[in-house]
Amino acid sequence: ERSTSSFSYASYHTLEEIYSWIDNFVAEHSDIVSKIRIGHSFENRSIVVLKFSTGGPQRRAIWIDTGIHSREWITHATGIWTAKKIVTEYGKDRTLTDLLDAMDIFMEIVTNPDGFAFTHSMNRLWRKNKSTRPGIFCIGVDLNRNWKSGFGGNGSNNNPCSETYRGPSPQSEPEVAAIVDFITSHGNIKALISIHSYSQMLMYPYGHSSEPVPNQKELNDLAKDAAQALYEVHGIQYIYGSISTTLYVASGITVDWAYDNGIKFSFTFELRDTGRYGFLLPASQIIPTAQETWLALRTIMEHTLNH
Ligand SMILES: CS(=N)(=N)C[C@@H](Cc1ccccc1)C(=O)O
Ligand SMILES: [Zn+2]
Repeated sequence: ERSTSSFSYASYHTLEEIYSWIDNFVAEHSDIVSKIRIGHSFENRSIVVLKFSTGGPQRRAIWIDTGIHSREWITHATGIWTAKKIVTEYGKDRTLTDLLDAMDIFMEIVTNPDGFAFTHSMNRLWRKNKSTRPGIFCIGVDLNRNWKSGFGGNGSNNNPCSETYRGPSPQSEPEVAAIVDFITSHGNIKALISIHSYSQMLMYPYGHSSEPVPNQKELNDLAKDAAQALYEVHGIQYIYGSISTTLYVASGITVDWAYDNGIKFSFTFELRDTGRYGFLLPASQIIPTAQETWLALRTIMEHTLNH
């Protein structure tokens, strides 16, 4: 259909429905939103990014990605709701308006389109992308282990059949290379937020080592404030801290690469829940999850604007 007015933000959607929503959404908000194709997936699906901008070229910007792990459906749904929230709040919410009057926001909703399509067609719990290589008899690379920073370290696996298979080399996967190329050439990204599910955690680098980052205190205080803002909406408790000390060691991850490439405000979310439904979070929790996550995102974005 030609309009987003019939789109249910309280439901999960297929890849085609999301791509169609993106086109309608951009058409309906062309004054502030545009669509950028940053590359293509292994199975040749377009990789697209929403750009929210009210002004000139190459402004300082914030990057948000959802769906890098395809089974984490709550993250795409939260991304869609958040995109709508941004255009709704511009001109109303003081913080968001100040932010967009000075910075841009880039949002990649379907970061792993091949895997996402597969969760609808064949395997709801598919995590990786769908790449194949001669002589390798298992499919897919974990796109959250394929980044250059710490690549090949503990907390990633060299076995192609593993769910945390790192791939043959850093950025070997087109889905990762597209983001690296975009962020590197943009050159003015000041914050990166990579959204996963589930566990209810808000974390920051490093994942590949327990060594604290230089601005660890600042990131910890910001994570604390963001988790508190989230809690005040529906009483959902998040734990926060560095990835390696709060969760486990993981190498070749998005936020470590971002941090090591100068993006000093890099965070990763693990959205609802803590395991009752896990990846199969009921659609009834989409809007409550997105509402509370928005307060945390806005806290991080506000800090980025002012520091
Ligand atoms: C359940 S899960 N796969 N989202 C957990 C996710 C944790 C993590 C997120 C960001 C950086 C490092 C580690 C992962 O292992 O990739
Ligand atoms: Zn994940």
